[in-house]
Amino acid sequence: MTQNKPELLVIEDDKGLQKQLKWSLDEYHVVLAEDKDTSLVELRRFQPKVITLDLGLPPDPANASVGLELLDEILKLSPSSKIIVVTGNDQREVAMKSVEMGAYDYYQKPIQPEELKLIIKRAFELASLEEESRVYRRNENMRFHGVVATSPLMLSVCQKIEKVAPTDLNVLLEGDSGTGKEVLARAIHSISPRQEKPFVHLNCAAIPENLLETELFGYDATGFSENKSTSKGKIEEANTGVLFLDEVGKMPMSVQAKLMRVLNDGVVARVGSREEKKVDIRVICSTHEDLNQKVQEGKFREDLFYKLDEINIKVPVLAERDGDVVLIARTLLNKFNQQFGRNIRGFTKEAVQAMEAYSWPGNVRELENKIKSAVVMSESSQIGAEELQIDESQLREMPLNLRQVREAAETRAIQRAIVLSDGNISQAAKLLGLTRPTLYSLMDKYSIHS
Ligand SMILES: Nc1ncnc2c1ncn2[C@@H]1O[C@H](COP(=O)(O)OP(=O)(O)OP(=O)(O)O)[C@@H](O)[C@H]1O
Repeated sequence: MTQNKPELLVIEDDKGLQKQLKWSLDEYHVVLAEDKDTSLVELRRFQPKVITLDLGLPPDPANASVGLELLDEILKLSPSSKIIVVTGNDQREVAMKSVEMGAYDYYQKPIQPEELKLIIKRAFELASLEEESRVYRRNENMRFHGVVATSPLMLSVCQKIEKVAPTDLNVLLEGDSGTGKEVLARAIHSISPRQEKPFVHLNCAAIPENLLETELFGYDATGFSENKSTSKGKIEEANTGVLFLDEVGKMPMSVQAKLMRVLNDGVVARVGSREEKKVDIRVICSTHEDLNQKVQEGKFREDLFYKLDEINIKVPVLAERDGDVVLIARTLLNKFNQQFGRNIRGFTKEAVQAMEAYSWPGNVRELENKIKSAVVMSESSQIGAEELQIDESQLREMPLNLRQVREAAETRAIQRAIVLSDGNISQAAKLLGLTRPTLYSLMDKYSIHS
């Protein structure tokens, strides 16, 4: 099967040498080209990791000028390919020049197949190492300050965050539980001018109503009680930084009124004290409820709602984020492999299909739990569908409109191919059985970014 062999582009004008090379390099899928034009066509088609380039090319094989011109073009078109220049044994200067231009190595004729094979093998190893580090960097880019995302929906959330982070506006993050609101709040903090200042988190739903007030504003019992204790509240702790109020919809009306004063006047008074301290905080809130609705029902102060909702960001559920499930799953797999000292290499095809078809009612938190448990429990080198314990009754229904079905399927397949080939469009096109231009036009049509 030639497809599984690494592709090697051999640019050679001499028919005898072509035969010899093809025969001796049989562990590679050798693609032959004998002049400049064919070489450029094959280069665009295969983007081979390694190329051998005999500089003696037509129309003037005795002279290296066409070969050097081609070398220059290849370096521009495919800078990551490793080029081994082949020269006559009296052309050392030309060989040195080509290395100076950017060729990986040179080899002087007559060709000794075993020696050349060794150089080619080393070139492939280096190309793979460099590719791994590029993939790593690309994955890092998809990790926007802790937010792993590739779907158009989440990328637009990340863009919004990049825009609002440098301002001092308050932000309200709305979205279902486990969609990553806290991760986004931390991302805002980490790229805002307050990044070196505190990020203080308070979950309004996790604290009994009567304690929330002291938790937030602190208390000072020195004036009226035997117990002379005092305590800083979260607002003072967050001074000069960011206060993240999780589940803000659960805040009682009395506490809402006090918070409104802090935000309007920039001062806080501890419970039990009249002394006011100046504070400067940026507030980021999150909620899974419809706060606007709560305002209509009189359960949330309208003035506070507008104060907190200076910027509104809706966080989509995981099931709507095409391409994110598999990407986040792979990131989590790496994380848990490290955490639990495992070495699981990936997911089976069935596992990927199951993850994509599942509706993820618990969003990223549920995905995280499933991957964690699969990493701990798995006995094999890949995680299978059954190890993810996906509830089959929660598989999503397909729409009946054929155009919708086709477009959704195409979008998913393209996003999946891009994720599986780590953003390499040529590879993704190959996986999909498309040409690169066709893939690009489909990506345009569905607004998919690599
Ligand atoms: N895009 C993401 N990339 C990587 N991890 C994520 C992402 N989104 C969420 N997570 C992880 O999923 C878990 C849940 O996220 P988070 O706590 O931010 O959700 P939430 O919307 O604030 O949930 P809740 O409303 O229940 O508090 C966390 O462990 C978080 O690290």
